[in-house]
Amino acid sequence: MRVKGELVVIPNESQQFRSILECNELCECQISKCLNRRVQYGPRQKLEVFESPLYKSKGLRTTAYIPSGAFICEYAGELLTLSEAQKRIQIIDENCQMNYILCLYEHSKTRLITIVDPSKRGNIGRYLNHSCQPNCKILPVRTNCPIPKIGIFAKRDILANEELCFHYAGGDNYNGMLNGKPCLCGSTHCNGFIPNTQI
Ligand SMILES: C[S@@+](CC[C@H](N)C(=O)[O-])C[C@H]1O[C@@H](n2cnc3c(N)ncnc32)[C@H](O)[C@@H]1O
Repeated sequence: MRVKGELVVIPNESQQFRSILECNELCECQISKCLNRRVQYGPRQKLEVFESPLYKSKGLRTTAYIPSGAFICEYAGELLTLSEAQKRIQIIDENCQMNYILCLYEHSKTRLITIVDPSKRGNIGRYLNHSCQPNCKILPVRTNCPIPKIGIFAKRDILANEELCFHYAGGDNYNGMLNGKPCLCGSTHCNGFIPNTQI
């Protein structure tokens, strides 16, 4: 669906998308007319890393309106094995560092896990802070590969200059727990602590 010329991936919050499979080089669709390719073309424009007064650290904001359902950017980084992620999380905890490691869970029974760490190599997705009442959500997106990309999408219409944030344990795909670090999101639904992904 297009909203003001923009391809909107998740048209309606009531539709609970669990993952997205985009058209790719194996499809016979006409690329110029295909409405099922967005994440593969990269992040949207007019995103800005800034010093967030709310979170007292860096954050990501938009300098232009974003319609609900639109793709924002990927949460891109190094792909980790479970044991490497556990090692890195231990070091992060011991040194009280910021934690950029995101674990994406799919299929709760088989527990397909994708673990991404953008702390050394990554993109602007790493600057999204956690909110207990976020304006973005994350979804697994497959383009040309069975390993999903972690796509960040607008959960509602977002106005220019709003900070972008998602729930670190958000949605059905994540198995979150509170990690004891106080949450600064300031929302009326704040749980008091940042959720962390259990691995
Ligand atoms: C993925 S990074 C987000 C970007 C980070 N603010 C920076 O300056 O690079 C995650 C880290 O940001 C901080 N953070 C994110 N959300 C937060 C929140 N709701 N409350 C307090 N700190 C938060 C925590 O230190 C967390 O480990």
